[in-house]
Amino acid sequence: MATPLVVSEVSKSFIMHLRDGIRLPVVANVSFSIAEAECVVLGGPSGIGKSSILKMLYGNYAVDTGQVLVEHRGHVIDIATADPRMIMDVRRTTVGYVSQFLRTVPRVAAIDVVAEPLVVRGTDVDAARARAGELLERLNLPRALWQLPPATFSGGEQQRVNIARGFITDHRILLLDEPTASLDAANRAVVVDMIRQKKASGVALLGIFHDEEVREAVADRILNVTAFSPRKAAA
Ligand SMILES: Nc1ncnc2c1ncn2[C@@H]1O[C@H](COP(=O)(O)OP(=O)(O)OP(=O)(O)O)[C@@H](O)[C@H]1O
Repeated sequence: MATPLVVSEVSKSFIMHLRDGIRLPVVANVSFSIAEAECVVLGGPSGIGKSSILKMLYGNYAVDTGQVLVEHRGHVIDIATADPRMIMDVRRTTVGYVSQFLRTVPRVAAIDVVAEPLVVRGTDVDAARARAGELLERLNLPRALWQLPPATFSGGEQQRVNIARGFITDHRILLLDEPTASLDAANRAVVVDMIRQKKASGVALLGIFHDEEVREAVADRILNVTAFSPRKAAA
């Protein structure tokens, strides 16, 4: 499969079990693909289903119908039907995800939070820390914070640790859920550069960016999720 990510006819409803099983259709017939070295941005108003699409692609939300095809270790895998162990393996090597918030681990230093994805993949700890340091430096995280656990960091500092952790690996597909939401202009510009660098190395990126400047700077294509809204189709 030459295209790293193909989404075909994906539909999703939420069933509200505590509300008499009310069914809330969120998206229907979502179809698109992302090429190597392409950055696609999901657009459309709040609540239209952008995050839900990203979460389905990462295997966090179940897919009701349709396929999410990724090339993983030379095989085409359908995330929609893959078993949890396969999804974990896909996350380790093929599909990365950078969310808006860092899930802090108690007592682990920021530098090790960033280095961990490389260590898990077998990189030597010192080499992984060195790479983590380069990223934290680039993202202007003060050195004095590197050895501290990020639990007490500011929102923007935590977000930069999170970005460094998400960008340290070489996943072929990277999902970005508002990674720049709490950053100042200088650090947003760093992240834009980092995204461009990923693109240049062939990574396929799919992101949500509410900041218009960032969106314009990184997007090759904006996909308006309104087109996949069942509510709109019914209106
Ligand atoms: N786990 C869930 N359970 C029930 N409903 C949900 C769940 N997650 C999302 N929804 C609903 O699905 C719809 C789409 O939400 P989603 O977060 O995907 O939108 P969005 O386009 O990313 O919005 P925003 O731009 O405000 O972040 C919303 O109506 C939301 O309430």
